[in-house]
Amino acid sequence: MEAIEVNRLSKYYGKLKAVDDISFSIKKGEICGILGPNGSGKTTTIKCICNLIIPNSGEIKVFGEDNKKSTEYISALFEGTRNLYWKLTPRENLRYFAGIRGFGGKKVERHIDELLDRFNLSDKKDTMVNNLSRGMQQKVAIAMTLVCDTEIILLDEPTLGLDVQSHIDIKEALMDIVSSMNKTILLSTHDMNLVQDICKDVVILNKGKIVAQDSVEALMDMFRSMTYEIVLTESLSRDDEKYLSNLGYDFYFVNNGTKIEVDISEVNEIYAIIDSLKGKSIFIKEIKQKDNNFERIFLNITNGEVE
Ligand SMILES: Nc1ncnc2c1ncn2[C@@H]1O[C@H](COP(=O)(O)OP(=O)(O)OP(=O)(O)O)[C@@H](O)[C@H]1O
Repeated sequence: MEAIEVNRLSKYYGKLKAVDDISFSIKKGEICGILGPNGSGKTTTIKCICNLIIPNSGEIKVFGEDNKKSTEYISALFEGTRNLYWKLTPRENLRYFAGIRGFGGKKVERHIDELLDRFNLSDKKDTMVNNLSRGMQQKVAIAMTLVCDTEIILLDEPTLGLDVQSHIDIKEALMDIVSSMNKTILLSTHDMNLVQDICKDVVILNKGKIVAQDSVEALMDMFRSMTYEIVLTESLSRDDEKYLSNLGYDFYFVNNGTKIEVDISEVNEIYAIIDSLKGKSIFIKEIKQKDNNFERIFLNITNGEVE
């Protein structure tokens, strides 16, 4: 079942097409990344979905219903920790947030305790948020999107500006939510490692338009790197470099000529290259395929250099 369906959505600010005729959908229980360079329309899209912005055209459905009638299904986190009250404790923040959506009582108190425990915040539950570290504040802000137990969570840059440890903590907390709570999550981020680790699908925006939309796995496959690293036993001579350069491949000579990197389009080409090296008595110590990662794929797509 589709949890979110965005159909031909457009939002203009004056003449600027912040979101330009985009369509995508997310199935119940799935986590989808919405990615794109600065100003590509991610936040605007998320704000349209949770009805904070009225689009110029298009349609958004949440569990099959018009999103204006279905806001009770959605919790959202925008710009890090803005939804927090600094002079309240984590427990009071969560209680307040549940309260304004009409939830209260013993069941909610138990849920708050569970959430604080899940985010390793139990020993800080009565400390004013103002006195917590940035990572802890961020965790409270994410916990607030869970306290009403809505089916859909929209997270706009949940790891922005965090140090390495807080970043790991938040990533683990999100992975835990994904694996144990069966929520549908739309996550906007610039953090490609986070996307690679927790998202099933991604929508990539550029200048308000969708430039790629697929599963992370399919994109990784499509862009599987065909760059090989060949480590040599000795540095190449100038003559050898010249000879190799004339073979018609894209060679890069690195580490003072002791390593060659080459981009190939067919696996068979690597055998021809090995033969050519052998023919010149250039000996190979190690040969390996360079790792691909989602960051490189993202840059390829958003620069329009899709190979
Ligand atoms: N209230 C507004 N008034 C005018 N222009 C706006 C407004 N909000 C956003 N924009 C513009 O719309 C475009 C899309 O902005 P949006 O915040 O959706 O992008 P984003 O992908 O979330 O960017 P970032 O990664 O920097 O957060 C940008 O050019 C932005 O300047």
